[in-house]
Amino acid sequence: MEATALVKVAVLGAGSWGTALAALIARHGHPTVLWGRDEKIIAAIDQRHENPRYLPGIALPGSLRATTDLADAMREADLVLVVVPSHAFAQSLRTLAPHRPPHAGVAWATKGFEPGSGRFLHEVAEEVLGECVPLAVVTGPSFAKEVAQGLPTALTVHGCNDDFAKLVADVLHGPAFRAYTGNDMLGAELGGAMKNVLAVATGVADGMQLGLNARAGLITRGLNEMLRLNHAIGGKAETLMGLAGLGDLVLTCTGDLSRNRRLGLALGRGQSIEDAVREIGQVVESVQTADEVMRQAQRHGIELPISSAVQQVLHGEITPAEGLRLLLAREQKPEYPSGLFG
Ligand SMILES: NC(=O)C1=CN([C@@H]2O[C@H](COP(=O)(O)OP(=O)(O)OC[C@H]3O[C@@H](n4cnc5c(N)ncnc54)[C@H](OP(=O)(O)O)[C@@H]3O)[C@@H](O)[C@H]2O)C=CC1
Ligand SMILES: O=C(CO)COP(=O)(O)O
Repeated sequence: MEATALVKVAVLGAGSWGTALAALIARHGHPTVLWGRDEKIIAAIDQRHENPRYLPGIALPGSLRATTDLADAMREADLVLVVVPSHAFAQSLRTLAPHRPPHAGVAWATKGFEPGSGRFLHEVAEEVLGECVPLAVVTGPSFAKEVAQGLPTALTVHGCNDDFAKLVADVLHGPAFRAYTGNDMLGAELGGAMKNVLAVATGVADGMQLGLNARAGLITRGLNEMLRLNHAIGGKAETLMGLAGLGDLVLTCTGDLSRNRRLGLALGRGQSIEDAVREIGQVVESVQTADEVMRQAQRHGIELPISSAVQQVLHGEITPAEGLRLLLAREQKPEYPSGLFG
């Protein structure tokens, strides 16, 4: 087997996912520095090898360095991996840009769109960093806690530059971690964003105790919504049938580690969105992503009934029970009126 050369990696964002990915890469022997803005958390990672806020009780590798100094984290980096929430993505890129070594490509594991504009994150990255910087998105079914615990995981890296996507996949790939590659950033980003909205829908249904049939129906019709919007924006269908789409949809719609599913569960049980988000205490991307998915759908003239119901429930415009009634009252029709994307 060909050995991967050592790659110096700067991971930006010390939440659960940034910490888990930094730990994975450091365990693979690559010199890895994790940047975060919270001095206490960063000191604990650097000195005690634990992230007490986001991954309590999980031992991080001693070789993983952590710092609050962005210039220090990025010095001589070959690869920059951005793992901040989508609302902080554009600003984080602007802040990192002056520190990026000229040869270093930029990848991200953020899921969502730019809030307000609905732009895809690779569009934001191209605008902020310029078109010559190699870019890639890391996505797929991957709960941070399980990755940090070393449990087997598969995900995918999509980039417009094959060599860079392969480099990112190589540092992630290891004995318990399979990293695939692809070149469809549109489809990969759409899948990672939309599954969060659909996870709220299945969470709501489970919170209302609507049963396993309802959950399977929502997942399948949710996949259909993903495929139709993906087709309209020019993504590849196979991306959505793989890890970036179906894989992550199934994980997030069924796994209670999902914050988006847990938000749905709470709403379905009658809790308010404010209380639910506060209790979860971590990033819940669907809250903003639902608006941006519907913005994309309107732009392309596509109807997405489940995503639309989630958006309305999240805004308090309808109750979960009203959302259910709306979906069940829809006109009967063929499952595929005009092919897989119709
Ligand atoms: N957790 C998971 O299993 C997975 C998450 N993702 C995606 O990764 C992204 C990050 O999520 P995740 O790590 O889980 O979130 P967490 O809630 O675990 O952590 C959020 C992190 O982002 C930091 N942060 C928040 N706002 C800013 C800002 N304005 N500038 C810089 N840093 C900021 C927080 O810092 P502070 O503590 O100082 O507030 C914290 O370190 C999301 O897009 C998520 O969808 C993707 C796959 C798996
Ligand atoms: O993206 C994830 C798993 O792939 C994490 O999902 P949540 O953000 O819903 O926890």
